[in-house]
Amino acid sequence: MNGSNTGDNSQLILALSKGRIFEDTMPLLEAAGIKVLENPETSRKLILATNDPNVRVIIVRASDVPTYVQYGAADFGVAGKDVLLEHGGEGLYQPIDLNIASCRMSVAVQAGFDYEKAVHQGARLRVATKFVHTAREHFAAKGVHVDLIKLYGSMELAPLVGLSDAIVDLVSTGSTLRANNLVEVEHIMEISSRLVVNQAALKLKRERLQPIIEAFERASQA
Ligand SMILES: Nc1ncnc2c1ncn2[C@@H]1O[C@H](COP(=O)(O)OP(=O)(O)OP(=O)(O)O)[C@@H](O)[C@H]1O
Ligand SMILES: O=P(O)(O)OC[C@H]1O[C@H](OP(=O)(O)OP(=O)(O)O)[C@H](O)[C@@H]1O
Repeated sequence: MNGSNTGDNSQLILALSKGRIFEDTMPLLEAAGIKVLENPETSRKLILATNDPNVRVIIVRASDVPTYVQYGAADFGVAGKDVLLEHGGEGLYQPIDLNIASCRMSVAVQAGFDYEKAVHQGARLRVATKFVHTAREHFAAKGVHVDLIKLYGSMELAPLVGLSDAIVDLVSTGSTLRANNLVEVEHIMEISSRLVVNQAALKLKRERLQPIIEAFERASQA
């Protein structure tokens, strides 16, 4: 199904995750004249009203945002490039980079681990990550053989307890790596969050969506 959530073309649903994406999206929504009336950090509600009776925000896991938008359960959403690369982007129109939740995706190892030697030796490198698709592509492009170990969080722990030789994870200040005696050995790509729009909704609800997309674009470039 690639339809939209309702037959009523005036109703819009925006999918956001709690935390940095919700917080960083609020000023963009306000630039479009939309104010969320509840705080997801204090409310247990998953559907939040806004000052516009035709716009509601749903709160989902960061990695689930593309799925809700792909199937039309949400008309649009905000998701990190990391999440979109893992999802594949099917059924999603990605009109703008919002320049929020910026960080980088990197390879890191325990301090003292000779990464260059390990990758040149040709032995299989054990890599723990949540981002298996991106990691597979990165190492394949370098011709490095890897055993990928899928994790859902706390990747930094994996090399410390011998689960992996390396991790592929997101880095911003570097303090999580430092706190766990890890060092960045390769920079894979810069990451930021994108606006994603359901392709069918873009056609059926263009009149409602277009001004919001334009306001987001102006505010994210300001
Ligand atoms: N330290 C960071 N600094 C800036 N942006 C980050 C950082 N860590 C992650 N991000 C970006 O913010 C997005 C949302 O991260 P968040 O921590 O809210 O979700 P998550 O816990 O990674 O996801 P999930 O709940 O699905 O496991 C990520 O997909 C990424 O694009
Ligand atoms: O370089 P730093 O500034 O330390 O940021 C990097 C950390 O940020 C992210 O975790 P997050 O804070 O989102 O925690 P979570 O994965 O538990 O959600 C990421 O997975 C790293 O662990």
